[in-house]
Amino acid sequence: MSAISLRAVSKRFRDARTGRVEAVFEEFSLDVAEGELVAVVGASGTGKTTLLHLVAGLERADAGEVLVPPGRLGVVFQQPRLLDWIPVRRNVELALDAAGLDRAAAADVLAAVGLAEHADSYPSVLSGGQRQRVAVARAFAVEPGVVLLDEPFSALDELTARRLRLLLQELWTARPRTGLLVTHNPLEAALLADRIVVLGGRPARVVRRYEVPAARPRSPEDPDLFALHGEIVTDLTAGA
Ligand SMILES: Nc1ncnc2c1ncn2[C@@H]1O[C@H](COP(=O)(O)OP(=O)(O)OP(=O)(O)O)[C@@H](O)[C@H]1O
Repeated sequence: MSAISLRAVSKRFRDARTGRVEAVFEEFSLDVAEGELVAVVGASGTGKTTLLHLVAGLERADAGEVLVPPGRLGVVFQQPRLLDWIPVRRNVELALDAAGLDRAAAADVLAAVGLAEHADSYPSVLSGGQRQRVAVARAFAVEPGVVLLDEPFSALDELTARRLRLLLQELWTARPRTGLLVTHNPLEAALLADRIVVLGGRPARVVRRYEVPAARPRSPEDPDLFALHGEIVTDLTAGA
């Protein structure tokens, strides 16, 4: 059964420069099964973020249906989007408050992302990687049915991004979710996803689909993942 389903979705925007209306999606369909993490890869401007916004309810489709299971949504953006004037723990507690959950869960989830010692720090004293860990903790704290990740690690240096990808893999194993990951990074997609869809063209369509058969936990050094990465890069450079 699909947990997330886009059925014949169309989304059009008016180009501010030319004034023309352009369809980013036209009768576009995509399904994510319950408990599955699907990565969406594609060149800049293909519509990856728009797709995530449609699922998050931040954008409305002009036609078609976007079905998302009822329940809480956890979202991780490229930037951590923390409130700098309140401690880390409070940032997570605010999400718990909004979800009507016990604040006590903040300590557990901060420990799970390796930030137990920083719970009383203010976000501004943390490194970029630590700040993004808080963002991940906040998304998982509310026990979301669906997690949406929009380029979650692309603002970080490669070593930090790599650590956070492995952390996300651990979290996902301990707390499995249904998820959609938008990324420019084919290796990130191969490491984390069950399935990868490559978007291309305008209106965007799925130009390739991959299953990622590798067992978990996966390693970024796994040659099979590297080979998959190579195939996706070929799709992208072929003008996908
Ligand atoms: N609110 C908006 N108004 C007008 N055009 C928009 C709006 N949002 C997105 N677009 C257009 O839709 C297209 C897809 O944008 P989107 O941000 O979804 O692509 P993307 O694949 O996420 O790109 P990137 O990888 O660069 O973030 C772009 O041409 C963009 O200009």
